[in-house]
Amino acid sequence: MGRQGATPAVRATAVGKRYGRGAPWILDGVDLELPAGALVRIAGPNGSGKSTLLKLVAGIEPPSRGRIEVAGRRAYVPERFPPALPFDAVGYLRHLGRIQGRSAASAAERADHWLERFGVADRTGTPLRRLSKGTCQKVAVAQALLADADVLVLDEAWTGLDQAARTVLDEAAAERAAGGALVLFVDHDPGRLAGATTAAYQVGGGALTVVGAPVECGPEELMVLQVDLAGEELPARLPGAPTVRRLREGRYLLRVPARHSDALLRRLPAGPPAAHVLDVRRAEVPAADPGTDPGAETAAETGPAGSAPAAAGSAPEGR
Ligand SMILES: Nc1ncnc2c1ncn2[C@@H]1O[C@H](COP(=O)(O)OP(=O)(O)OP(=O)(O)O)[C@@H](O)[C@H]1O
Repeated sequence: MGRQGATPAVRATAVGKRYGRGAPWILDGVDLELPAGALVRIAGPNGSGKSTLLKLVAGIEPPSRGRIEVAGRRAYVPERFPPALPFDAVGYLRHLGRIQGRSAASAAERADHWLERFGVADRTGTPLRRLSKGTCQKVAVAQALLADADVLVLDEAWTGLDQAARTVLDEAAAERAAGGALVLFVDHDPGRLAGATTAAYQVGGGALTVVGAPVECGPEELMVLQVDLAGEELPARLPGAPTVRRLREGRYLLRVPARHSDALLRRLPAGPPAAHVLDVRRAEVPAADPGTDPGAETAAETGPAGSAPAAAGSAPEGR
Protein backbone atom coordinates (compact mmCIF):
# COMPACT_ATOMS: atom_id res chain seq x y z
CA MET A 1 0.00 0.00 0.00
CA GLY A 2 3.02 2.25 0.42
CA ARG A 3 5.03 3.83 -2.35
CA GLN A 4 6.89 1.12 -4.20
CA GLY A 5 10.45 0.62 -3.05
CA ALA A 6 10.17 3.03 -0.10
CA THR A 7 11.18 1.91 3.40
CA PRO A 8 8.09 1.08 5.47
CA ALA A 9 7.90 3.43 8.43
CA VAL A 10 4.91 1.56 9.86
CA ARG A 11 3.87 -2.02 9.25
CA ALA A 12 0.78 -3.55 10.86
CA THR A 13 0.24 -7.27 10.42
CA ALA A 14 -3.11 -8.88 11.28
CA VAL A 15 -3.67 -6.33 14.02
CA GLY A 16 -6.69 -6.61 16.26
CA LYS A 17 -7.65 -4.36 19.16
CA ARG A 18 -10.27 -4.61 21.85
CA TYR A 19 -10.39 -2.92 25.21
CA GLY A 20 -10.58 -5.98 27.46
CA ARG A 21 -11.49 -9.64 27.26
CA GLY A 22 -14.98 -10.13 25.90
CA ALA A 23 -15.17 -6.51 24.71
CA PRO A 24 -16.00 -5.91 21.04
CA TRP A 25 -13.17 -5.86 18.53
CA ILE A 26 -12.58 -2.23 17.50
CA LEU A 27 -10.00 -3.24 14.90
CA ASP A 28 -9.77 -6.73 13.46
CA GLY A 29 -7.27 -8.20 11.01
CA VAL A 30 -5.78 -4.87 9.99
CA ASP A 31 -2.82 -5.03 7.58
CA LEU A 32 -1.12 -1.79 6.72
CA GLU A 33 2.20 -0.65 5.33
CA LEU A 34 3.10 3.02 5.19
CA PRO A 35 6.33 4.45 3.77
CA ALA A 36 8.52 7.20 5.19
CA GLY A 37 7.73 10.58 3.66
CA ALA A 38 3.98 9.89 3.37
CA LEU A 39 1.24 12.16 4.67
CA VAL A 40 -1.68 9.89 5.47
CA ARG A 41 -5.24 10.71 6.52
CA ILE A 42 -7.28 8.27 8.60
CA ALA A 43 -11.02 8.86 8.21
CA GLY A 44 -14.15 7.18 9.55
CA PRO A 45 -17.31 7.81 11.57
CA ASN A 46 -17.30 8.62 15.30
CA GLY A 47 -16.39 5.60 17.37
CA SER A 48 -15.08 3.61 14.40
CA GLY A 49 -11.57 3.26 15.84
CA LYS A 50 -9.49 6.07 14.29
CA SER A 51 -7.97 7.17 17.60
CA THR A 52 -7.44 3.55 18.53
CA LEU A 53 -5.42 2.97 15.37
CA LEU A 54 -3.37 6.12 15.99
CA LYS A 55 -2.68 5.04 19.58
CA LEU A 56 -1.41 1.69 18.34
CA VAL A 57 0.96 3.41 15.92
CA ALA A 58 2.06 5.90 18.60
CA GLY A 59 2.73 3.03 20.99
CA ILE A 60 0.24 4.33 23.57
CA GLU A 61 -1.84 1.14 23.36
CA PRO A 62 -0.59 -2.37 22.52
CA PRO A 63 -2.44 -4.42 19.91
CA SER A 64 -4.57 -7.23 21.40
CA ARG A 65 -3.35 -9.45 18.59
CA GLY A 66 -1.09 -9.12 15.59
CA ARG A 67 1.99 -6.97 15.33
CA ILE A 68 2.89 -3.34 14.76
CA GLU A 69 6.39 -2.33 13.73
CA VAL A 70 7.44 1.30 13.68
CA ALA A 71 10.80 2.49 12.35
CA GLY A 72 12.40 5.33 14.24
CA ARG A 73 11.18 7.82 16.80
CA ARG A 74 7.51 8.53 17.29
CA ALA A 75 5.73 11.70 18.37
CA TYR A 76 2.04 11.98 19.15
CA VAL A 77 -0.52 14.69 19.70
CA PRO A 78 -3.37 13.06 21.61
CA GLU A 79 -7.02 13.92 21.11
CA ARG A 80 -7.00 15.26 24.68
CA PHE A 81 -3.86 16.79 26.16
CA PRO A 82 -3.62 16.68 29.98
CA PRO A 83 -2.88 20.28 31.07
CA ALA A 84 -2.50 19.39 34.77
CA LEU A 85 1.25 18.85 34.44
CA PRO A 86 3.43 20.68 36.98
CA PHE A 87 5.25 22.78 34.35
CA ASP A 88 5.00 26.03 32.48
CA ALA A 89 5.04 25.81 28.68
CA VAL A 90 8.71 26.48 28.14
CA GLY A 91 9.78 24.34 31.09
CA TYR A 92 7.68 21.46 29.79
CA LEU A 93 9.06 21.66 26.26
CA ARG A 94 12.66 22.05 27.39
CA HIS A 95 12.22 19.09 29.73
CA LEU A 96 10.91 16.97 26.85
CA GLY A 97 13.77 18.13 24.64
CA ARG A 98 16.22 16.93 27.29
CA ILE A 99 14.39 13.58 27.56
CA GLN A 100 14.77 13.27 23.77
CA GLY A 101 18.52 13.51 24.24
CA ARG A 102 19.14 17.15 23.30
CA SER A 103 21.63 19.40 25.07
CA ALA A 104 20.10 22.06 27.35
CA ALA A 105 20.91 24.76 24.77
CA SER A 106 19.40 22.78 21.89
CA ALA A 107 16.28 21.88 23.92
CA ALA A 108 15.82 25.56 24.80
CA GLU A 109 16.32 26.64 21.20
CA ARG A 110 13.76 24.13 19.88
CA ALA A 111 11.22 25.00 22.59
CA ASP A 112 11.56 28.72 21.89
CA HIS A 113 11.35 28.12 18.14
CA TRP A 114 7.98 26.33 18.32
CA LEU A 115 6.47 28.61 20.96
CA GLU A 116 7.39 31.55 18.79
CA ARG A 117 6.08 29.91 15.62
CA PHE A 118 2.73 29.33 17.36
CA GLY A 119 2.66 32.90 18.64
CA VAL A 120 2.75 32.03 22.35
CA ALA A 121 6.27 33.21 23.18
CA ASP A 122 4.75 35.75 25.60
CA ARG A 123 3.09 33.05 27.72
CA THR A 124 5.97 30.68 28.14
CA GLY A 125 6.16 31.18 31.92
CA THR A 126 2.45 30.52 32.60
CA PRO A 127 1.70 27.18 34.29
CA LEU A 128 0.05 24.80 31.81
CA ARG A 129 -3.07 24.49 34.00
CA ARG A 130 -3.65 28.26 33.71
CA LEU A 131 -3.34 28.43 29.93
CA SER A 132 -6.44 28.72 27.74
CA LYS A 133 -7.53 25.52 25.98
CA GLY A 134 -6.23 26.78 22.64
CA THR A 135 -2.85 27.83 24.02
CA CYS A 136 -2.53 24.51 25.80
CA GLN A 137 -3.26 22.76 22.49
CA LYS A 138 -0.43 24.75 20.89
CA VAL A 139 1.91 23.39 23.57
CA ALA A 140 0.57 19.88 22.91
CA VAL A 141 1.37 20.28 19.22
CA ALA A 142 4.76 21.88 19.91
CA GLN A 143 5.83 18.94 22.09
CA ALA A 144 5.27 16.59 19.15
CA LEU A 145 6.94 18.83 16.58
CA LEU A 146 10.09 19.54 18.53
CA ALA A 147 10.95 15.85 18.55
CA ASP A 148 11.68 15.87 14.79
CA ALA A 149 10.20 12.38 14.91
CA ASP A 150 10.31 9.85 12.11
CA VAL A 151 6.63 9.02 12.66
CA LEU A 152 4.37 11.93 13.63
CA VAL A 153 0.85 11.01 14.78
CA LEU A 154 -1.72 13.82 14.92
CA ASP A 155 -5.11 12.97 16.43
CA GLU A 156 -7.39 15.95 15.72
CA ALA A 157 -4.42 18.14 16.61
CA TRP A 158 -5.94 21.14 14.81
CA THR A 159 -9.01 21.19 17.06
CA GLY A 160 -9.01 24.25 19.32
CA LEU A 161 -6.23 26.03 17.41
CA ASP A 162 -6.84 29.47 15.93
CA GLN A 163 -6.55 29.90 12.16
CA ALA A 164 -2.94 31.12 12.27
CA ALA A 165 -1.86 28.13 14.36
CA ARG A 166 -3.76 25.73 12.09
CA THR A 167 -1.79 27.09 9.16
CA VAL A 168 1.47 26.66 11.08
CA LEU A 169 0.53 23.05 11.84
CA ASP A 170 -0.48 22.43 8.19
CA GLU A 171 2.92 23.69 7.10
CA ALA A 172 4.77 21.79 9.81
CA ALA A 173 3.02 18.52 8.92
CA ALA A 174 3.80 18.95 5.22
CA GLU A 175 7.39 19.92 6.04
CA ARG A 176 7.88 16.86 8.23
CA ALA A 177 6.60 14.58 5.46
CA ALA A 178 8.71 16.40 2.87
CA GLY A 179 11.70 15.96 5.19
CA GLY A 180 11.18 12.19 5.22
CA ALA A 181 8.88 11.55 8.20
CA LEU A 182 5.65 9.59 8.02
CA VAL A 183 2.79 11.83 9.16
CA LEU A 184 -0.45 10.10 10.12
CA PHE A 185 -3.43 12.27 10.97
CA VAL A 186 -7.12 12.35 11.84
CA ASP A 187 -9.10 15.56 11.42
CA HIS A 188 -12.78 16.30 11.09
CA ASP A 189 -12.14 18.83 8.30
CA PRO A 190 -12.20 16.76 5.09
CA GLY A 191 -10.15 19.46 3.35
CA ARG A 192 -7.33 19.29 5.87
CA LEU A 193 -3.98 18.99 4.03
CA ALA A 194 -5.92 17.97 0.93
CA GLY A 195 -3.20 19.10 -1.50
CA ALA A 196 -0.41 17.39 0.39
CA THR A 197 -2.00 14.10 1.50
CA THR A 198 -0.43 11.10 -0.22
CA ALA A 199 -2.91 8.44 0.95
CA ALA A 200 -6.16 8.13 2.88
CA TYR A 201 -7.74 5.21 4.69
CA GLN A 202 -11.21 4.68 6.12
CA VAL A 203 -11.80 2.80 9.38
CA GLY A 204 -15.11 0.95 9.69
CA GLY A 205 -16.39 -2.39 10.96
CA GLY A 206 -12.97 -3.15 12.39
CA ALA A 207 -11.29 -2.93 8.98
CA LEU A 208 -9.17 -0.40 7.17
CA THR A 209 -9.80 0.38 3.50
CA VAL A 210 -7.92 2.63 1.10
CA VAL A 211 -9.72 5.78 0.02
CA GLY A 212 -8.27 6.91 -3.31
CA ALA A 213 -4.95 5.78 -4.70
CA PRO A 214 -1.71 6.56 -2.92
CA VAL A 215 0.69 8.75 -4.85
CA GLU A 216 2.91 6.55 -6.98
CA CYS A 217 6.60 7.14 -7.50
CA GLY A 218 6.86 7.66 -11.25
CA PRO A 219 9.17 10.15 -12.92
CA GLU A 220 8.27 13.08 -10.71
CA GLU A 221 7.69 16.63 -11.84
CA LEU A 222 10.46 18.81 -10.45
CA MET A 223 10.83 22.50 -9.83
CA VAL A 224 14.19 24.22 -10.11
CA LEU A 225 14.72 27.29 -7.93
CA GLN A 226 17.63 29.67 -8.04
CA VAL A 227 18.14 31.49 -4.73
CA ASP A 228 20.50 34.08 -3.38
CA LEU A 229 21.40 34.25 0.31
CA ALA A 230 23.72 37.27 0.18
CA GLY A 231 26.76 35.17 1.03
CA GLU A 232 25.03 33.08 3.73
CA GLU A 233 24.81 29.27 3.86
CA LEU A 234 21.53 27.47 3.08
CA PRO A 235 19.58 26.29 6.17
CA ALA A 236 20.29 22.65 7.02
CA ARG A 237 16.71 21.38 6.74
CA LEU A 238 14.42 22.51 3.98
CA PRO A 239 10.92 21.36 2.95
CA GLY A 240 11.03 18.71 0.24
CA ALA A 241 14.68 17.83 0.95
CA PRO A 242 15.83 19.57 -2.25
CA THR A 243 18.95 18.60 -4.13
CA VAL A 244 21.36 21.52 -3.86
CA ARG A 245 23.97 22.90 -6.24
CA ARG A 246 26.15 25.75 -5.08
CA LEU A 247 26.63 28.09 -8.01
CA ARG A 248 28.85 30.54 -6.18
CA GLU A 249 29.05 31.97 -2.69
CA GLY A 250 25.53 32.47 -1.38
CA ARG A 251 23.90 31.47 -4.70
CA TYR A 252 22.26 28.05 -5.03
CA LEU A 253 20.20 25.98 -7.43
CA LEU A 254 17.62 23.79 -5.69
CA ARG A 255 15.63 20.96 -7.26
CA VAL A 256 12.55 19.79 -5.42
CA PRO A 257 9.49 17.65 -6.29
CA ALA A 258 6.75 20.03 -7.46
CA ARG A 259 4.42 18.88 -4.68
CA HIS A 260 6.85 20.37 -2.12
CA SER A 261 7.70 23.56 -3.98
CA ASP A 262 5.00 25.68 -2.29
CA ALA A 263 6.33 24.78 1.16
CA LEU A 264 9.88 25.48 0.01
CA LEU A 265 8.90 28.82 -1.54
CA ARG A 266 7.24 29.82 1.74
CA ARG A 267 10.22 28.79 3.83
CA LEU A 268 13.09 30.28 1.81
CA PRO A 269 12.21 33.98 2.20
CA ALA A 270 11.27 33.42 5.85
CA GLY A 271 14.79 32.29 6.76
CA PRO A 272 16.90 32.50 8.73
CA PRO A 273 18.85 33.32 6.70
CA ALA A 274 16.25 34.87 4.39
CA ALA A 275 16.75 33.81 0.78
CA HIS A 276 15.86 35.85 -2.28
CA VAL A 277 14.25 33.57 -4.89
CA LEU A 278 15.64 34.68 -8.26
CA ASP A 279 14.06 32.12 -10.55
CA VAL A 280 11.51 29.26 -10.46
CA ARG A 281 11.00 26.91 -13.37
CA ARG A 282 9.76 23.42 -14.14
CA ALA A 283 12.11 20.56 -14.99
CA GLU A 284 10.67 17.32 -16.33
CA VAL A 285 13.71 15.22 -15.38
CA PRO A 286 14.16 12.66 -12.61
CA ALA A 287 15.95 13.93 -9.50
CA ALA A 288 18.58 11.20 -9.81
CA ASP A 289 19.76 12.46 -13.21
CA PRO A 290 22.27 15.22 -12.61
CA GLY A 291 23.20 15.63 -16.27
CA THR A 292 20.10 17.26 -17.74
CA ASP A 293 19.29 20.04 -15.31
CA PRO A 294 18.18 23.10 -17.23
CA GLY A 295 19.87 26.09 -15.68
CA ALA A 296 22.59 24.04 -14.02
CA GLU A 297 25.92 25.80 -14.01
CA THR A 298 29.33 24.39 -13.26
CA ALA A 299 29.20 23.72 -9.58
CA ALA A 300 29.64 20.78 -7.26
CA GLU A 301 26.49 18.98 -6.19
CA THR A 302 26.29 19.13 -2.41
CA GLY A 303 23.57 16.48 -1.95
CA PRO A 304 20.15 16.71 -0.43
CA ALA A 305 19.38 19.35 2.16
CA GLY A 306 16.81 18.85 4.85
CA SER A 307 16.71 15.07 4.84
CA ALA A 308 15.41 13.59 8.07
CA PRO A 309 17.62 11.44 10.27
CA ALA A 310 17.70 7.84 9.07
CA ALA A 311 15.13 5.60 10.67
CA ALA A 312 16.65 4.30 13.88
CA GLY A 313 15.70 0.68 13.33
CA SER A 314 12.56 -1.20 14.04
CA ALA A 315 10.58 -0.92 17.23
CA PRO A 316 8.30 -3.93 17.37
CA GLU A 317 5.15 -3.40 19.35
CA GLY A 318 3.71 -6.88 19.56
CA ARG A 319 1.40 -7.56 22.45
N1 LIG B 1 -9.71 3.17 26.71
C1 LIG B 1 -10.84 2.66 26.23
N2 LIG B 1 -11.53 1.73 26.94
C2 LIG B 1 -12.66 1.17 26.46
N3 LIG B 1 -13.19 1.48 25.26
C3 LIG B 1 -12.56 2.39 24.50
C4 LIG B 1 -11.36 3.02 24.96
N4 LIG B 1 -10.95 3.88 23.99
C5 LIG B 1 -11.85 3.79 22.99
N5 LIG B 1 -12.82 2.89 23.30
C6 LIG B 1 -13.95 2.51 22.46
O1 LIG B 1 -13.44 2.12 21.20
C7 LIG B 1 -14.30 2.56 20.15
C8 LIG B 1 -13.48 3.35 19.16
O2 LIG B 1 -13.04 4.55 19.80
P1 LIG B 1 -12.04 5.55 19.08
O3 LIG B 1 -11.84 6.67 20.03
O4 LIG B 1 -10.88 4.81 18.59
O5 LIG B 1 -12.94 6.00 17.84
P2 LIG B 1 -12.81 7.25 16.89
O6 LIG B 1 -13.11 6.77 15.52
O7 LIG B 1 -11.50 7.93 17.10
O8 LIG B 1 -13.98 8.16 17.43
P3 LIG B 1 -14.21 9.77 17.38
O9 LIG B 1 -14.37 10.13 15.92
O10 LIG B 1 -15.49 9.94 18.12
O11 LIG B 1 -13.03 10.42 18.03
C9 LIG B 1 -15.42 3.34 20.83
O12 LIG B 1 -16.52 2.50 20.96
C10 LIG B 1 -14.87 3.70 22.18
O13 LIG B 1 -15.87 3.80 23.14
